Amino acid sequence: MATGNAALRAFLHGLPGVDEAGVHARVADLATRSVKTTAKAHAIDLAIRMVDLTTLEGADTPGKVRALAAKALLPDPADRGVPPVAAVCVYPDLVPVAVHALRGSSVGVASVATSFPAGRAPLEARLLDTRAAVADGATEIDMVIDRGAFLAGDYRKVYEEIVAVKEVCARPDGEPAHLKVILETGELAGYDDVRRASWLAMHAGADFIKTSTGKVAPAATPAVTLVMLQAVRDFRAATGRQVGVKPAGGIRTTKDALRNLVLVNETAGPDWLDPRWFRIGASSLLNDLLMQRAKLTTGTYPGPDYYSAD
Ligand SMILES: O=C[C@H](O)COP(=O)(O)O
Repeated sequence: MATGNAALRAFLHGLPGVDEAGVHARVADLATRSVKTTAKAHAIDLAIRMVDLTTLEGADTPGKVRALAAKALLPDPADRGVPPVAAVCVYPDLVPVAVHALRGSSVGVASVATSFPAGRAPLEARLLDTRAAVADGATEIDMVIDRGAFLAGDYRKVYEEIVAVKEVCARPDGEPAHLKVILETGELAGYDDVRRASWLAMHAGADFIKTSTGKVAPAATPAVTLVMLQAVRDFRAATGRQVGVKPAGGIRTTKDALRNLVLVNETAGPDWLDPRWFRIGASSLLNDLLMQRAKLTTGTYPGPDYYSAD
């Protein structure tokens, strides 16, 4: 497709508008669906396998990342039937620690490169940030878009930045790091913008579109996730390419996680019910998933101090 600003604007503003009342009604309807017993046990394990176990604090230390990696690999040391999570997600300087701790495992290392969370740095600095994380072994890059440029209508700038970051995700000697593009939907101007930003990111090469940094509220609301799931469904129908979705920020309970799985199934469809296509970015969801899993297995909740802090 043409990538001049006028062409991008014409394309993005030509997308059908989001029916806001319809989205809210659909979300409310899907929230009433309950997932029972066997299906629930399966859904909890699937949700665990979809977690990007995240720590993104200024106070993060190598020790904290090592503990998180241990938890990612073996979420419940007393129950080896619990699957590992999808990835740990850390700041770029802690990528080497996570890579070392997770070497040889199925758990990926995601890093929020590109001057997370605001992205307010020159492109060259954002690319350096990304190159370093990729060189240190990150398997996934979670980049933020320049929301200022997007809101000012400079779609070409956003498009070209995503293309440039995707280029530096490549590795001459192996698999490229997967690129998740964070839209920071809480800073966009409504659902039409969420749809436009989703399409812009996908056309520019995003492997995943991600709702939020977790630093801005509102973050991963069910309505925003629904609009993004519609976008990936429609993008695949139009182009044949499947793109993943990652809600992140504020997802803390098993109920929230299972609600997301229902949204995926009923909106994008079962093809997305897989950690390759759907992730949940969360710093404190895993313990609740483990508690609910233990309750299903043993009939009782473990004590509040049973699990280590996420
Ligand atoms: O990408 C993940 C988010 O930063 C996690 O947000 P959370 O701390 O609200 O779970």
